[in-house]
Amino acid sequence: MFLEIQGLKVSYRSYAGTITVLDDFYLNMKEGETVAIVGESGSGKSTLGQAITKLLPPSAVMDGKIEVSGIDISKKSEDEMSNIRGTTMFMIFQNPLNSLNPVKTVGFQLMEAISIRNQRNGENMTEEQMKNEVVETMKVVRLPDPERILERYPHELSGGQVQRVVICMALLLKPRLLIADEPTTALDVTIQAQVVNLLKELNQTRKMSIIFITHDLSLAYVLADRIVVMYAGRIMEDGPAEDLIRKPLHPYTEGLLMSIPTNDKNAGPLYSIPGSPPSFFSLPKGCKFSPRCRYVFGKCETEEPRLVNYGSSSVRCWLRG
Ligand SMILES: Nc1ncnc2c1ncn2[C@@H]1O[C@H](COP(=O)(O)OP(=O)(O)OP(=O)(O)O)[C@@H](O)[C@H]1O
Repeated sequence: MFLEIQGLKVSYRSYAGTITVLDDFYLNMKEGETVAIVGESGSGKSTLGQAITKLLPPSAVMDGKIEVSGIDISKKSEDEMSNIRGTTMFMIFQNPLNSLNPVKTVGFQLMEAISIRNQRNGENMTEEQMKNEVVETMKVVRLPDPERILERYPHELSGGQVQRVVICMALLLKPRLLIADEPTTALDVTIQAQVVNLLKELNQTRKMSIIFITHDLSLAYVLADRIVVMYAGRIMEDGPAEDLIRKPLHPYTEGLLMSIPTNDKNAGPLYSIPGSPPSFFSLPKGCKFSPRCRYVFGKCETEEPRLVNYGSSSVRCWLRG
């Protein structure tokens, strides 16, 4: 397996107490696979990305095993991790400006990315060859007028341009795993579609494995081979994208699907899942989704179901045994 996560648990300590925002999390990913992690705000998606890249804040306590390409990241020092982060994996943050240095020009940072790759792979490129590749890659991500953008500082670019610069950086580094945390939230809809198509292309042409973190189930479906639906820090359902959309196994997935607007004029009012996600300070006792579930029955409120295999999917729901 290319990425193996077993029994991952992450808690944050604060003056108000400790909250466990990821619990009993398992994920196996093959090289070249695209997995979307879907969930509402606060379900623990970004925490997962930060745990994989070992970028959790000091207040976080992590337990469980994460192996990327056979490397157990818990055993790696910060120096080793910063090397792994630029090579084996790369994370695009929710705010792409966080991935760039505000006091260095875009050109400097993209040239730095390609020289890191050169060093890693023992490539012997001249300055001119590197510059040409940077400019070509900027065209791939459809950044207009590369020469002008190379001289700019990140804050001088639009949100869409910053996001493309970060994706361009990922392309130049050629990591084996790209973790993209809501990379399209700050973008308008047409640009969103372009970025998603670009990621799809990268996955297909460069065999780059992608973890795509989003709250948008439709975007997840467009991009991913597999979708993992999270709720209150737990996996509720994990399955092939097509199966999960056509035949959802978990009532939460079903609710998310029913909440997507359709263009059917005869459709009734748009459904929304009643209630709101629980606070991590007072999680319900049994199934964490039970207070909002339309199929809830006795056991759901007292005992938390385990994630069990169900055909080629897995699901955490008493309805599925
Ligand atoms: N550094 C931190 N200290 C304490 N609590 C935190 C910290 N970072 C995140 N949390 C809490 O952990 C929970 C999960 O947050 P996380 O950002 O992983 O969720 P998310 O699904 O990515 O949400 P969003 O889509 O809004 O970013 C939230 O309740 C959040 O308030």
